[in-house]
Amino acid sequence: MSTVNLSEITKRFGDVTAVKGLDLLIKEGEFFTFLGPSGCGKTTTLRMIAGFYYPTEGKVKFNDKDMTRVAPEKRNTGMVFQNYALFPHMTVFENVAFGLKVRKISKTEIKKKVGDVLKKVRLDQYIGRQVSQLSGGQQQRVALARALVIEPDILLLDEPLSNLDAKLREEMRTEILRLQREYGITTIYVTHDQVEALTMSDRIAVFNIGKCHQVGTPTEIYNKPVNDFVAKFIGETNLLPVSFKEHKDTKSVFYTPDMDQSIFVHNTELNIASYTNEDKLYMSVRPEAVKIDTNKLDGNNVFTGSVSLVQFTGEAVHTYVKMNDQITIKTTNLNKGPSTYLNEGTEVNIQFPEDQIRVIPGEKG
Ligand SMILES: Nc1ncnc2c1ncn2[C@@H]1O[C@H](COP(=O)(O)OP(=O)(O)OP(=O)(O)O)[C@@H](O)[C@H]1O
Repeated sequence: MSTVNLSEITKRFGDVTAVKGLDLLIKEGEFFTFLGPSGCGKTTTLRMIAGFYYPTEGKVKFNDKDMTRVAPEKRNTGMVFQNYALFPHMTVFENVAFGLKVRKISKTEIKKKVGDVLKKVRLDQYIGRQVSQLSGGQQQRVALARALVIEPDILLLDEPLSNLDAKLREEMRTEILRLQREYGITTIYVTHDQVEALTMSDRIAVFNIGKCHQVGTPTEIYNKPVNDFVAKFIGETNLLPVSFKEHKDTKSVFYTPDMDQSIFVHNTELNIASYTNEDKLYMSVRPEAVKIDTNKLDGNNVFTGSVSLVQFTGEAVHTYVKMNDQITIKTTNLNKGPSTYLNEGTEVNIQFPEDQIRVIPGEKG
């Protein structure tokens, strides 16, 4: 097991800066996820940890050991690739044994280690099968077994589930987590899928355009996004530009030009003094936090609109409420049966609860 410490990492490919000034400390035994849209620098960062790329600037350390320019085979990391990178015409045994043969381990020991790891990934009965004759999920398990068999200090997973269908993806999420907990291995997982990141990780780093915007536990990232990019990328949110008006006891008042209304926010954590008029500010309120009712609602932040769309997903019902020509607010409620569904065109009241609004700055380049 090992910690991974990245300090002031920058990676340039010619004119393209793939990663800019990245600092990260990944703890021993942690399941840590790099999350972000395509091209944001997740894979480049993972490859610098694996040693396939060297950083242009900055340091990579495992525990206290400087690994910045150490060759990949000398790092003791196990990597699982998006396309598995297996040898299709070799058997499961041969694929998993490959890394051990390179390390010149005795035949008896190889047999034992491969047998053990295949039991762990529940593939022992397929040991002699050619990889090309396995399903996608089984191939993914072979790739995992091959990474784990060398007993790596760090497990690196690059979008390992993106080629699987939705049901199998969910199954493999649980499987990967089970193995990670059993081995207690420091794991870095790359994905652009927020549900995967939220359900699997101890902590998540959210990337955009070569920069890491926030590091935190899934609940911190979801409940307290640091800016508009993180709020939009993780889950769904209603985001409206606002400007600061005044403080009132434990409340702050903002103004939203899009709705031409004042918005009361309870105990905003935003340090207003550090923002100028040029800085963009937004109020973010999650759809599940918005109250919706055909009856009158008491308190601040109550607005009227009309239902423009109802989407049924099985467990939840999303009701979109048109406030004016520019603004539609999304609300989400658990499915409480057909009598609670609203018809399009119904006049409703919605409320943004004061303690569920987060005022956040716009992303800075
Ligand atoms: N070998 C390379 N040569 C030149 N540019 C590269 C190279 N590898 C990555 N880049 C560029 O660096 C940026 C970050 O790429 P990276 O693959 O790290 O992103 P990513 O977040 O992993 O995206 P994806 O999810 O699509 O794999 C992109 O603009 C990409 O085009």
